[in-house]
Amino acid sequence: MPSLVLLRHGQSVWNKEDLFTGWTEVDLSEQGVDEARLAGKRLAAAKFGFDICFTSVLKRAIKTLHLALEEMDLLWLPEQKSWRLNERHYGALQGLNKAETARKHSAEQVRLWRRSWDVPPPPLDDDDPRHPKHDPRYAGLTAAELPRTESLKDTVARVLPFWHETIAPALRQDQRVLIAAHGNSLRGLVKYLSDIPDQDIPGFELPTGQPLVYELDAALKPTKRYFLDQ
Ligand SMILES: O=C(O)[C@@H](CO)OP(=O)(O)O
Repeated sequence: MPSLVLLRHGQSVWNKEDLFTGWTEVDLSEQGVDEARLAGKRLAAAKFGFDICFTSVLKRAIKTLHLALEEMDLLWLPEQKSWRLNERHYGALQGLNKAETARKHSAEQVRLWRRSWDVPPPPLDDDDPRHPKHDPRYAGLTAAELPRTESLKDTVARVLPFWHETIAPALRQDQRVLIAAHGNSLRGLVKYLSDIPDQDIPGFELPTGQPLVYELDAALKPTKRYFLDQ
């Protein structure tokens, strides 16, 4: 049966400082490094094997993947990076403190920006230096693909083509898949795989560094989903 494990990166420096991160390139904190290593140890202890890995183009996810693979002695595995697995783009909120933003705009407004299905945060201006068009790693994207902000719904819309075109075919070939990515890109994937209704997705949280295991049937429908937490 196809086997899939989703791993949110370990705590980042900006998670620790409670800053909106999105597509900002930030490193793992010391705790994040430990969480990533522990995830690999748990997967190894539970005898998980993998044939192929996928990650984003952001170093907190890439490093998490590598630290976990190192613990499993699987650093040699093939891996593919895609911007489509990036964190949800947080628009003009990127770099702001979450608690301060709630004080300024109300807790309810921030809850909507953070967890609603289809309310995007305020967009970046076109000439904002944080706009992804300035970053060479996104040079191959069309203007329409470059986000200035994203709701969770927008995030799912750009994750799913990569799922359908690249990850699902690997699973259908019986490859055991590990995806190291981000809180919201993975929440979006979980919503799709587990068919979680729009109104229920705000209640689903993915802790940092905790592997989420999917057992899938031949049609890639989930038969079981659980966190590997010991
Ligand atoms: O800041 C972010 O990019 C994300 C993930 O850390 O935050 P949140 O959980 O608030 O969506």
